[in-house]
Amino acid sequence: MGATPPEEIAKQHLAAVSLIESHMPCSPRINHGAVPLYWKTKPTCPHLNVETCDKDPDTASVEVSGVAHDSNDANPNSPPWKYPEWCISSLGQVDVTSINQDDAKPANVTSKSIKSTPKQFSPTNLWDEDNASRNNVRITRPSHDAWGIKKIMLVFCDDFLNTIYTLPWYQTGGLNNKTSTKSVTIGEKMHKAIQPILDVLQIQQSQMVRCLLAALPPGVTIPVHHDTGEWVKYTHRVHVPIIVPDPTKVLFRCGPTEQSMERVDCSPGHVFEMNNQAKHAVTNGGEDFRVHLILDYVEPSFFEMREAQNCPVQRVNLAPGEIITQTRRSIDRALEAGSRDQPSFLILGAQKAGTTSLYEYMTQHPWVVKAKRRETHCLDWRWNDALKSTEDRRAHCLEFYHAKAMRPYPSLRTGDSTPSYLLDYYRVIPRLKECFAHGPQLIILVRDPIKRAASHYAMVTSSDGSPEQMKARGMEWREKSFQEVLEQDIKNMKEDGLLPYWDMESKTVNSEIFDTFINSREEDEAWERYVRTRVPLNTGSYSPLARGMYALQCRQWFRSFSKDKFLVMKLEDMSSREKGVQWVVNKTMEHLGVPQFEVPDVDKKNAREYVDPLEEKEELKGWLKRFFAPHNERFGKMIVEELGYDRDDWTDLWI
Ligand SMILES: Nc1ncnc2c1ncn2[C@@H]1O[C@H](COP(=O)(O)OS(=O)(=O)O)[C@@H](OP(=O)(O)O)[C@H]1O
Repeated sequence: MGATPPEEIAKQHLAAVSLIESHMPCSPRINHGAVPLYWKTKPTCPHLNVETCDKDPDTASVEVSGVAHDSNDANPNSPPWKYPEWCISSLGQVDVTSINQDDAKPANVTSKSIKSTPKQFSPTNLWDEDNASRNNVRITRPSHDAWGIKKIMLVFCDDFLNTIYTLPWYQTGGLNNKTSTKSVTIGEKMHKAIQPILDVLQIQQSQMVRCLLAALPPGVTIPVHHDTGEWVKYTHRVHVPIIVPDPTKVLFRCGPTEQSMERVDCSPGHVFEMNNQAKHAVTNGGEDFRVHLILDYVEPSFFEMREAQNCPVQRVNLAPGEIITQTRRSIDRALEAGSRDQPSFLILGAQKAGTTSLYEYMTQHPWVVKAKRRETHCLDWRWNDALKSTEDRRAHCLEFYHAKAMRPYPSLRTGDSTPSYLLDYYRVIPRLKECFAHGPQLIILVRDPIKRAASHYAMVTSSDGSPEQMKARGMEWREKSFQEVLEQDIKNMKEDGLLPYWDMESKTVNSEIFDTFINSREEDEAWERYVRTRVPLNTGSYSPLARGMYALQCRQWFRSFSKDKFLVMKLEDMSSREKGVQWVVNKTMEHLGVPQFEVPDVDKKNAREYVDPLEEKEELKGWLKRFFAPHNERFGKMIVEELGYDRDDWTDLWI
């Protein structure tokens, strides 16, 4: 909920009170069934004008669970194009007296108990925050707390629905509270009281991801807002009024726009679902607290989807009094502090293959925290040779991340993107193994090696950037043409014995020699010779061709870490119509085991305007193509055979 200015809230409160006084009618109870989740994937109508929303036959498609639904699809199950004309569905009526009647007292939910602010700790009053802190778990909700809303939390989840926490007062079996006189726990009573609601909804307990009793103080208005976050897209929000001393004094409204919000009948026991991504507001104009049971549930397919995304939903029973640490989007158990070693991931390269973009996209996820600098280089030129013990070296490397501050939040990840690591394997791999023995996830992006080289040349010879950046890029290529720097690299590789199959005169590959030479010991030795002698530590102006020989670079990495550590993708996927940035980021989140999210900013990063150095250079283009063709083929084959990736995606690369 965004922060609405106090004057605006006061204004809305007055308007709401006058609607209550004018006896604004409740809309009729109509059972539309569950709110379709595709109505929740897009924010509420942006124009605050229901006319526009309803009449615009928007051709845009909406996406649920990764499946695009086209508005023109003839399938009757396809969502309609227009914004929903209803946001409330009355699902039934249940008897809620077993939650609030004194004789059953499962939660001791009486208005009196909420209102009383006990001077002493009250073990029988579940609204008593002190009691909740000791015998349940106190989960703060900054917006609720600001409104003075009291609550009894039963089931909760983080904003990404990664973990569902069952709180002690909803656990069954075993004694989980000190108020239980017979052997029936609060949890068992709560289950019994809530089951009829689940029966109306026709859902299983296991589908419930949040459940709480919320008491809204008298005279309070929660202003018009709509809920946001990934969880909203996958959940059905259900309200059941439990204690409403005078329903005519409560104004609960919901609708596609602020102007079109309809009033909901808040008589006790009315089970209704609301689209919480639509606009809604509530005013308690009565003189007593108003208690609702608020429940969010997911559809069974949600759990399957998360399994498929390598991010299965976790279920945790919290212990009484357990400490929870929260950030805006994450929830962690204090007892798990420090359980995640950082960094969680490293983008290894390749240089000029979209590494900056990927890093920026990833770190828009609320659980992925940027390192202190994007390219830490802590394993290459910022490595400190003076440090002799592993402990000191690790501590030095960790200085480049916010690892210490992240200790209480093991659900968060951090990492960096240092694209020189891919080529500089012989220095980086042993250091990585020594300092980050827990094994970060490794990400490699590749790009058409000819375009990669052109982008590399454009960067090194460009005159934009700070003096520090210019120095880091190196000055060596400034006086040289693209062709000259490429020829120099070929010459270096030839001298090091790496290209016995390349004829310098005809500029062609002898495929027979290529086939016998690749993957031989001689090739390994020649490659090592080249990387050790031709790859300087702190300048960008080297290896314009070698950096595009992906198989040779990846081979060293694949030999050193288990294959499941790697995610390899193409820059071209980011701009392809079928895949695109969101696809690339989804894959990356899957690799990290982090719930997927919609990337807000998908703009290209680190893009540069430059004249293509291959423009009108047909001969140069020709030999570059001949040079890279067998390397690309070799690389694609390796990715298919060693990582098991889809052959169709990795055959005929960059032809
Ligand atoms: N989303 C998307 N789609 C297509 N292309 C993209 C995208 N994001 C980045 N890019 C291009 O990637 C190039 C920059 O790569 P890096 O960030 O890895 O460069 S660096 O090594 O960090 O300097 C740079 O290429 P050039 O513009 O040719 O230089 C970017 O334009």
